[in-house]
This record gives sequence, structure tokens and C-alpha cells, in this order.
Amino acid sequence: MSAVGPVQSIPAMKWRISPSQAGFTGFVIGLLLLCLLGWEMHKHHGQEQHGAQSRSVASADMVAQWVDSTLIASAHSLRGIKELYDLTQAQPGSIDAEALATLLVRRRDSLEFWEEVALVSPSGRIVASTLSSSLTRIELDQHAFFTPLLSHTAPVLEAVSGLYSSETAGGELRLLHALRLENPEGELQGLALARFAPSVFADMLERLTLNEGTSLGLVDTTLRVLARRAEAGIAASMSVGKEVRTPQLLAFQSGSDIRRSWIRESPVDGVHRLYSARKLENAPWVVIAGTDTTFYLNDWWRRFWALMAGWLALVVMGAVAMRHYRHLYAAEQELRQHRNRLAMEMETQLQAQQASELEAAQLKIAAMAFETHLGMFISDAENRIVQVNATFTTITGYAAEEVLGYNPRFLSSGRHGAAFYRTLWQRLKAKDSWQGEVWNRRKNGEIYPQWLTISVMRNDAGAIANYVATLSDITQRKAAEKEIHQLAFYDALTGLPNRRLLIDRLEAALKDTQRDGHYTAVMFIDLDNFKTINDSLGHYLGDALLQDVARRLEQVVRDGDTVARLGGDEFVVMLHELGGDLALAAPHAEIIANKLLMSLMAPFDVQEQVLQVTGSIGIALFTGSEVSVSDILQQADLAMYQAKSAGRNALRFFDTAMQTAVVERARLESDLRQALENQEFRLYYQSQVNAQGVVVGVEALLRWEHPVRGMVSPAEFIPLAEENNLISPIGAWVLETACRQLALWARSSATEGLSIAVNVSPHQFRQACFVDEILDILAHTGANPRRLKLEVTESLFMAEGDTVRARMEALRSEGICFSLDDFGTGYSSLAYLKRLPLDQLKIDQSFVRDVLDDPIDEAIVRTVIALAQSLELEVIAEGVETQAHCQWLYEHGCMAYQGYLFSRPVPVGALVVERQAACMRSIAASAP
Ligand SMILES: Nc1nc2c(ncn2[C@@H]2O[C@H](COP(=O)(O)O[C@H]3[C@@H](O)[C@H](n4cnc5c(=O)[nH]c(N)nc54)O[C@@H]3COP(=O)(O)O)[C@@H](O)[C@H]2O)c(=O)[nH]1
Repeated sequence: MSAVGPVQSIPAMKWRISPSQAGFTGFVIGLLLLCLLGWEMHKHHGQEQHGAQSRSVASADMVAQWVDSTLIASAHSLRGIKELYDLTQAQPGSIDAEALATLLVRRRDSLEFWEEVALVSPSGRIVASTLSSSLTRIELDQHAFFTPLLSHTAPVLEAVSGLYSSETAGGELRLLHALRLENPEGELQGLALARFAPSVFADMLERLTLNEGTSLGLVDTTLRVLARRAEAGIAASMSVGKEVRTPQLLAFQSGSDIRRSWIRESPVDGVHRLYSARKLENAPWVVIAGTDTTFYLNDWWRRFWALMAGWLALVVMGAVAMRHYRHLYAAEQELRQHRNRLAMEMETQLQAQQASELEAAQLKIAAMAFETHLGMFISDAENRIVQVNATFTTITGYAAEEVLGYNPRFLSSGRHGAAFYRTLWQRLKAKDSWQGEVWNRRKNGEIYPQWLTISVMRNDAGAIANYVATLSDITQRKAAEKEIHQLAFYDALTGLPNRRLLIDRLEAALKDTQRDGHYTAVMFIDLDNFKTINDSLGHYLGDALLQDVARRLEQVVRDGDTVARLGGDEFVVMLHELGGDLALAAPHAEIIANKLLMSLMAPFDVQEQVLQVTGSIGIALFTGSEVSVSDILQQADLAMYQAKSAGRNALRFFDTAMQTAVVERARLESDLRQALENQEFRLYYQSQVNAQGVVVGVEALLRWEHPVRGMVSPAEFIPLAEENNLISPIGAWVLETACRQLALWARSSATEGLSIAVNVSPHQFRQACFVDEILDILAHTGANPRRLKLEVTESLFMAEGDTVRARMEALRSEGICFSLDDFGTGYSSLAYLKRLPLDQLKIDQSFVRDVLDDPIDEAIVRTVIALAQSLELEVIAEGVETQAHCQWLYEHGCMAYQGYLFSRPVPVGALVVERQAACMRSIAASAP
């Protein structure tokens, strides 16, 4: 029995499409789907390209800003030179070429990348320069670069050259930065020129972290590479000078656009890149940043192949369905005569099957789209998570089963307050979408930044059905931004704000003071003996010391104040809001400056070395006045030099007299260089007597007979000579003269027993050839080494160790004696008294002066005498001016004296070597 009812003949199937129609329809759907995918991929390609372009534009902008800031610093220093030049013009004859050259050297050394600077007259004559070669002129008219600077009509005031081969740099490629010098009428006075190597930009690029496939380059006007760096690890300096002339670069250079991007093969390494070029503001150069196209299209290709695979799967399934359909259709044809009900049932089944297959295929595509490189999660209307993708798990560390059903708030880091989330929800509900930066917490507790996009999905009735959130981890981008900021505005060694950030803050402070009338103080700090430490103990230790100094300075000032490092051992402290009353602001600044000096004076324990440094501070105060930032820094700089001249470890406020003093000092320095050659030095002698009044020796004291100023005190010119490395030739002259005198005295019985004490500066002693030089002088003068005494000061023993001791012992073995000068004024360590081969302690005159009135000085002198006795050293007191002083010293065990009581320092002809019997007799008589 058949289970089916009577079979009805199936009417001709007017309502159902034929297999060919279905095939055509499937083909059209497939094609439409393909177009949809094509459109989507095209859009995504555009987004990727846009993203890569934005990144390369940002890199080019950052490097351009950086290079510009370097050129601004250079221009700033050139203007400083111009001001110097203006000063010489305002006071003709106030400063000669040599003094000017000395100031140029100081200027050049203040900017690390400057190699040489020069002042050139309009005719090309070198007025002053830091060049050590004998170059006297530059043929300005033979170099097109100088033409616009020298023009009389609409001249260019400042210019930077392209690469050129510098003769004075041994034919190496160099760059020039030039500033036109004009008088107030705008007439050409000359040029200030600074030469520097393109490697400054290569060094900058080396410091950047490059992403995979990226390149950075800087080209000059002739499209030659100044510096280039590609991610492949080629050093930034390797392609310098190479020409990179491409049609795109030429068109961009001649056009008016500031930025432009294009895609092409690299003329340097052949890599296909998207390039973004950017013109500089301060030089006719171009910065080019490139991104490898294969790198940034990586994701795009992955997504393309995934969608294509989905589409192919759908096509295959459609084909299978079609085949099935054709069979059914044939079967239907055969069963046309069967009952309609049976036919209807079969058709219903067929439709249901088709629908479920199509639904399955669609779900598969949706699932594939969900698995993108972005983290995604979907939550329901109550904001409970219903689905997450694999990237979500990668970013947050949470697997799907750990988060399903939970409110996403468990991801919060706690960094955003309630107001942040309130605003987020208000915007989301009003606009159905929100995006922004959010700090969230990973499963491992790490807090990280992410870019979050939330979209609202509504049902047909308009009610919220789901929230779809996409998130990307932007930790690396943030780190890169931070690194760029750190490099651009902070000193790499100490982490302090650099010159650029300091100038920004000074400009802001200037505006603030104009508004609120409060005073701001700028303090220029220079370490007094840093160069010596750096040269003798090495740069590594010097760097560590600078880091410690930076920390100490920071500890003294308030959080809102600024401590910056300009380079080398130069620091600047800026104190804000010192009030509107100068009478209060100045003392306040002075108190802080004294605290800064004190903080530097405490010993530094650097890599197991105990170092002693001091600083000199120059202070400039300003409020809403007409001064510029550069004026303020210059004023503080001048005041700092004043503090140095005042004996270091001191502070000075800026005043206009300083400017004159600086010029004066430069002139003295220049004269000092000529003094030896002009035979202006004289050696004076001051007698040293024993307790019987017998003159046992003399101290040789240097005098400078200046042709205009008369006698200049050694206290004034010895520090200057030490600073300018003139102390060695001067010291050698003193030793030579003293030894000749010893040899002369040896010929007479009245003077043969006299010794001469010669002052030796630590700088002189530290010269590697010092011992050989003395032995040579002794040999050719024929002086008896046993009559030569070298007076050294405690500062020689600071951080010197075994070298000093070895040299002292070498000289001691020849019979030369050592006296420790100014004893008690330094840190008077017993350790070196025991270790070093000393013969005599010299009590400083500052203690002797007040020994009768000041109990502290009295105690110090007693202690020094006792110390000398216990160490079996001789002791001599200097500055003995009265008989009372001499008597006190005699009674307390000091048996040798030097001072005005016996003789002032006099030329050798006026020296009295007979016994000073009168004063000693009365002392000995009254002694207990
Ligand atoms: N490296 C070198 N330093 C030198 C040399 N010659 C001198 N100097 C140092 O210069 C400083 C100043 O020296 P000067 O002005 O010569 O003063 C010396 C004496 O004139 C002075 N003195 C001596 N007796 C008295 C006195 O009774 N009263 C008084 N008020 N002053 C007196 O003291 C100075 C001696 O100094 P010292 O060397 O510490 O014994 C000075 O530091 C010199 O060292 C040189 O050739 N090389």
C-alpha cells in the first residue's frame, strides 16, 4: 500500500525557475559578492596606504623639526657671535683679533657640533677665526652660496650651504652656516661663519628606533644625501654625498608644497617604498621618510586571501547546490504526474535545505570577518560580553570562556575617573558610536593604552541589540611618541631638559612675568674643575659625575622650577614666581644659589672614587622687560664668568659692568700670551728665616710688569694662565730663572747655603713631561737640586692617586724637597700627609694673621705645628708681619718664618741675606 495519496499530475512549473535561470542567478550573486569584496578590499587598501603615509609624514615632520631645532641652536650661537662683533664695533680698539679669536673658541666649544667659526670681512679677509691653519682669506666671490648674503639689494641675512669639500677639513664633506653682519644702517660689515660636519644629522638618525621596512633621509639643495638611515642597519653616515635625483624629488623641490608623498623604488637600495618628503623651515633641505610597501600591505594581503577563500567556498557550495537542484528538477520532471502534495512536500524540503546551506555559508563568512588583526568583542543590550575574537585574547590575555557573560568594565585600569565613562556613554547613546584612547588592564595586571571603537547595533524596532567594540594595542606607538619627545627635549646623559626645552620654558616664563609682574631668576652654573676630572679620570667617570650633579641640583629646587643641561658641564636653573619686589626676589635667588653651591661641595662618590667639585653661578633676574631669552642667558653667562674670576665656588648677579669686565679679561688673556715673548715677567724673592734670624732661603714669587697696567699680581694672572694652558711655559720660565739664581749663589760663601722655594701649580705638575723638564733645567743650569724646594698645594692630591706620588718620589730621589703650601685651607687629609714624600708644612697666612685674636685660628695653628712635629716634618709660617706674631709662633714650636716682618718680596738685587738678628734676639730673650 502506498502511503501517499492519489498522485496528481504536476502542472507545468510556471512558479519555479529552471536550472539555467538558477545558474544565471547564482552567477550574478557570486559576481555581486565578488564586487562587494573588491570594493571592501579597495577601501582597506586605501586605509592601509593612508595609515602608512600618515606615519611616514609624522616621521618626516619629526626629523625636520629636529634638524630645524639644530639649525636654530646654531643660528642662536651665530647671533651670539654677532653680538660680540657688534661690541667690538661699538667700542673700537676695545678688543683685538687675538682676544676675539679666544672668545670665538669659547663660542665654538659651547655648541658640540660646530668645528670651526670665523668672522670674515666683506672682501673675504678672515678677521678672526678658530682655525689653526694659516688661512687668511676666503674667496667669497667664487662661491655662489655667499652671493645672496653679500648682496646690497634685499640681501639674505642667514643661510645654510649644501655639502662642499672643505680644504681646511682635509677635503672632507662639510656644511656652512652663515650670518650676515650689518651695522644699524643695514650696511654689510662682514659674515659670521660656522663650519660643521653632516655627521651631526647622521648621529641624530642613529638614535631613532626605526620600524621594519622604514628609511629616513636628509638631502641638500643639490639632492645629495646629508644623512640616511634604513631599517636594514646601514649606518646613517654611509650614503653621505650620494646623489638621489628622482623625477618626484625634483618636482617636489621646485614646487611650492611643504610636504608631498609618492611611491617608487629607492635609488639607494632598490626597495619599493611609499615616501613622504618635507621641506625644512630653516634650510633649503628636504627630509624624506620611506615605508616599505610590502611591509604595510602585509595585513591587507592576509585579509584578501581569507576573503577570497571564503568567496570560493561559497561558489563551490553554490555549485553543489545547483547540481543538486538540477537533479531534483529532473526528478520533478519525471514525477510530474505524481500527486501535488508529494511534489509540494519535496519542494518545501528542498527550499529548507537551500536556506540552511546558505545560512551556514553566510555564518562562515561572518566568522572569518570577525577574526581580524583588531581585537573585537560583542556585548548584548545589557552590555554582557557574548563573543570575542582571537586578537582580543592576544591583547587582553583573557580567553573567551573567561569573559563571556561579563560586563567589560573588568578590563578597566582605574586610570579614568567616573566622569570619563559618563561622557563615553552619553556620546555612544547620542551618536551610536564612540572612539578614543583608553588605558585598560591586561590579565597579567599590566596597564596599557588602546584605541577603542564602540558601535551600537539596533534591531528593526530601533532598540539597542548589541555593542560591537574593536580595540588595538597602541603601547608601541605611545612608546615611540615618548621616545621622540624625550630625544627632542631632554638631555640624553642626565635626563634633564635640554637647551631647546629650556628656551621654550624661558619664553613661557617671559610671557608669564609680563602678565603677573613676578620676577624669574636664571642661574648659569659651570663646574669649576670638571675639565681636569674629565681629562685625568676619563669621560666615563666624568659622565657619571655629571649625572650625580644633575640629581643634586634637582634636589635643591622646587618641583615647578627647571634644572636644565646645556652641554658639557654647563647647567641652568630657572626659579619661577619670585614675587614682584626685586628687594625680596634677589635675596631669595641668592639663598637658593648658595644652597646649590653647598650641594655641589659635598664629596661625590663616583664609581668608588671620591671627587670634590665646586661650581660658579651667574644669576640674571628678569620681569616683563624688553629683554629677549637670548639676552637673559647671555647675562647669566657673563655673571657666571664674573663668579669664576672671583675665585670660583662663588655666585654673582649680572650687572652691566660685567660686560666691560669680560672684554677687559679677554684683553688681559691676550696680553698674557705675549708676556713671555716680550720678557715682561720678573722673579721676586722673599726671605725665609729660622729661629736665630738666619736667612735660610727664599720663596720665588712671580711678577708681571705689564707695559700699560704696571705690576700685575700673580693672584690675578696665574688662574688665567692655568685656564689657558699658559701655566706650563710660565712655570718653566720661573723654574729656569730660580735655578740660574741658585747656580749663581753657589759661587759665593755668603749665599751658597740658600734654598729657593718655587710655587708649582697643579696644572703644571700634571704635565707628563714635568719631571724630565725639571731634571733638564737642573742639568743645564748646574743648580744643586738639594737647594730647590717645590711648593705644592693640597688640590694637587685630589683624585690623583699614584701618579703624583710617583713623580714626587722621582724628584725626591734627586734631592729636591717638597713644601705643602696654604696648609689648612683645603681638606687637610692626614692620609696624604703620611703617604706622600713631603718635607715641610707651610701654615697659611690667613691663620697666622688672626692667631693672636681668634681662638679658632689659634687652635688650627697649634694643631698644624703639633701635626708637623709628630710626622717629623718641618713647619714654616707665612704672613708673619709683627714681632708679636713671630713671638707667639716661636713659643708654640714654629721655628721658621716668612713675612713682611723680615722682608717683602723684592728683586734679587734688593734682597738682604744677612741675619735678621734684631727681631729674633728680643723674641728669644722673652721666650720662657
Ligand atoms: N704657580 C705659581 N704661583 C705663584 C708664583 N708666584 C706667585 N704665585 C702665587 O700667586 C699668589 C699670590 O702671590 P703674591 O701676590 O706674590 O703673594 C705672596 C706674598 O707676597 C704674600 N706675602 C708674603 N708675606 C706676607 C705678609 O707678611 N703679609 C701679607 N699680607 N702677604 C704676604 O703671600 C703670598 C705668598 O704665597 P704662598 O705661595 O702661598 O706662600 C700666591 O698664591 C702664590 O703662591 C709662581 O711662580 N707660580
